[in-house]
Amino acid sequence: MSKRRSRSYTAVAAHPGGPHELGQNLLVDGATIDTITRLTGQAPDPIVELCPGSGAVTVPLGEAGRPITAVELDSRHADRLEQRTPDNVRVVRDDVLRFRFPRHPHTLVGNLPFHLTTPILRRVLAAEHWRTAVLLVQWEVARRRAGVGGASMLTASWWPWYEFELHARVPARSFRPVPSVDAGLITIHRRPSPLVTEREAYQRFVKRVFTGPGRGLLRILVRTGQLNGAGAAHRLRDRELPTDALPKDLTAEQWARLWRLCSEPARKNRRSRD
Ligand SMILES: C[S@@+](CC[C@H](N)C(=O)[O-])C[C@H]1O[C@@H](n2cnc3c(N)ncnc32)[C@H](O)[C@@H]1O
Repeated sequence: MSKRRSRSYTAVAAHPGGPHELGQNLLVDGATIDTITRLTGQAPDPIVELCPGSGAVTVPLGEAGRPITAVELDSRHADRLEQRTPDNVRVVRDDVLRFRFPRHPHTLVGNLPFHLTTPILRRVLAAEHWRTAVLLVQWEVARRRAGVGGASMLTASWWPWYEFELHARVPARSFRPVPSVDAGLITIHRRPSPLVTEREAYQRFVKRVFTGPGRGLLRILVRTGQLNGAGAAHRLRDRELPTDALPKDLTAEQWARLWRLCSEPARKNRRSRD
């Protein structure tokens, strides 16, 4: 069946970079493709696939008949994808770093080009309408995002709004060409009720704590002026927060509790002014 070419977004005729510049490590492992398809299929929403390539994941996903928008920069891949997929798949020739995410609930899926993982994740986390994301990223990034062996600043900054889960390590041999590192499959679920309400202030706070001088939570908080030294250790222990932990070792709930503790004076001041 022939499909109409979708040019509703900026069309990219041909990308000057070759497969290497575009991070075109295509997935060839059937078991991983099945897992991605299953995880993506669990939510009922329409699907947005980032970086679909020539359709390793899009083709099996498309068989279920759900609407899929597939955003691919390389016009050769996009052409091929259009030929291989049914009408419920709309291929958009665009850069995922510029693509406007839909303003209705949707599920995200993508085997991301390794060199763009962090900028894509930053965009994804700041986008508002998706509910579940199923993403294949470098192994180290997957571990840090899911908080395994220590969470990154990016994860801590977004944890009150999202739950991150690591599903599997995907060996480099599952891709063609074979990349230099393994990948990891993660899911991100938007929390129905965020653990924190003040996003910008909370994220500034996380950055100050992560980049602050000293070792151990208590020292960092006091030296960066987030907590008054007198009785600070007591107040942390009162809320079951470990005084000697490193920022990377805190859980989502601990970050939320820490934020409440450190923002209490500002809140009280706000209330007394009102
Ligand atoms: C790692 S491959 C994944 C392909 C396919 N999903 C698979 O698993 O076989 C990454 C894909 O992203 C595309 N890509 C790279 N940069 C992009 C960008 N900025 N916007 C959209 N697609 C991009 C590449 O052309 C390539 O097809």
